[in-house]
Amino acid sequence: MANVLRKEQFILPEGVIYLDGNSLGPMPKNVPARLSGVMNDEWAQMLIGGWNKAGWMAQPTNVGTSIGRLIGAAAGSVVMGDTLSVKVYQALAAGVKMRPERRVILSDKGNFPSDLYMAEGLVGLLGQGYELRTVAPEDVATSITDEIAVVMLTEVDYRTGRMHDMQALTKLAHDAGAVMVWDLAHSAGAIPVDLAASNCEFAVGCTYKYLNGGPGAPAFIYVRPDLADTAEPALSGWLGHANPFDFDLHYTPGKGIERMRVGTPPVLQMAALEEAMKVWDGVDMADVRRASLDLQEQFIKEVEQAVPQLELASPRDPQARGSQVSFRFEHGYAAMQAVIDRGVIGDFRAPDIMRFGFTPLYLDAADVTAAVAVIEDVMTNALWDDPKYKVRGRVT
Ligand SMILES: Cc1ncc(COP(=O)(O)O)c(C=O)c1O
Ligand SMILES: Nc1c(O)cccc1C(=O)C[C@H](N)C(=O)O
Repeated sequence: MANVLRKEQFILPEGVIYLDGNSLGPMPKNVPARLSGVMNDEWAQMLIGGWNKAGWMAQPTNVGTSIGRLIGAAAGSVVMGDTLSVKVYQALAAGVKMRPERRVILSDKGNFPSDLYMAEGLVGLLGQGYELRTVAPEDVATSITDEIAVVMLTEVDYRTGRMHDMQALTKLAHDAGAVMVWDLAHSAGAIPVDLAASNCEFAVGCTYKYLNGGPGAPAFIYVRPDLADTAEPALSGWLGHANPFDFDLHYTPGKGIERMRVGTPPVLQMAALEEAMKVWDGVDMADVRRASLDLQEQFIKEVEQAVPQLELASPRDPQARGSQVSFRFEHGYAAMQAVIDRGVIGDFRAPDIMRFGFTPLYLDAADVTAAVAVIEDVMTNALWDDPKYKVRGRVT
């Protein structure tokens, strides 16, 4: 097993153990110099010429290809842009168009709310009996019927880390004649993903979590290569047009994955992400997975030994878990604030989930032990039981 630890490539503040890279990854050290270069050498000096000379226009597909390597997507089948919520909408809309005789989008009640909101917005717009149907995560498999146009699932549950079986559910969707959309927000850079093997039609994901692209980093969308020239883009912006600079009055979708572009790419954010992707050079996701599970198993064992009042909310079976571990505690919000105050950064998800992300590129076994010592101190000495930790002021 190759060692994937490369802490020296990240900026990690002194005295902090960062267990929240599943929400916002830390900054790779090489990013500021790259951004400074893009600003001072490209934007400042090249002005509008940067679109051609600095290759800004080609970034969305170039960066998409570097992400594709981590998620089993062929070069040229992934493009960057917009936010994940927008990419969810795009994938869903294109999927629904592929099954015009069907009216139901199926998802699960554990899905990230924005995915469900986007689906609600889409079915509201479509009218004509379109419906978003949500079921318990464990009931998804038996709910895939021949009424379903699109199955939309997030592979790794944002609260508990519970994983759906991508290959099996995609097959069930296809057997029932449905289109499959996977949200890889908590998968890309966290666990091995093989989109090509899954055969799903669409996948989307964000890049500010495990891919360390920075706050507001652009999202990605994958379209199965055999569909890329026929998928209909509902968000028909000019940069998805076949010839944007012809300024035609009518939309003609671009070639292949290019049609999933919408408008002007966020060049600075894209440059930060492109630079951040370099920390993955030579990294094999199978090694990341093994290292992540080692850290998670150590964490669960040490927490359960030290703090029996915390109840594991994540699957105990490591193979059923993504790259995070969550514990339930009635006063989880206050407890997490007390833990953060002592330098261990995790987060809280209502109603009672204390969530910790494991990112073996910059976390090791000593970090886990040190984090557990802080959690033990907070819990055994009830340090959370302090009015200052009970005011629900944080946005994250
Ligand atoms: C599974 C999932 N889907 C969608 C989103 C929303 O992403 P964005 O804010 O980039 O639109 C998130 C995270 O915020 C997420 O975890
Ligand atoms: N995207 C976020 C943001 O803009 C602010 C705060 C948090 C986020 C997140 O990504 C939350 C994350 N999707 C989650 O799993 O809870």
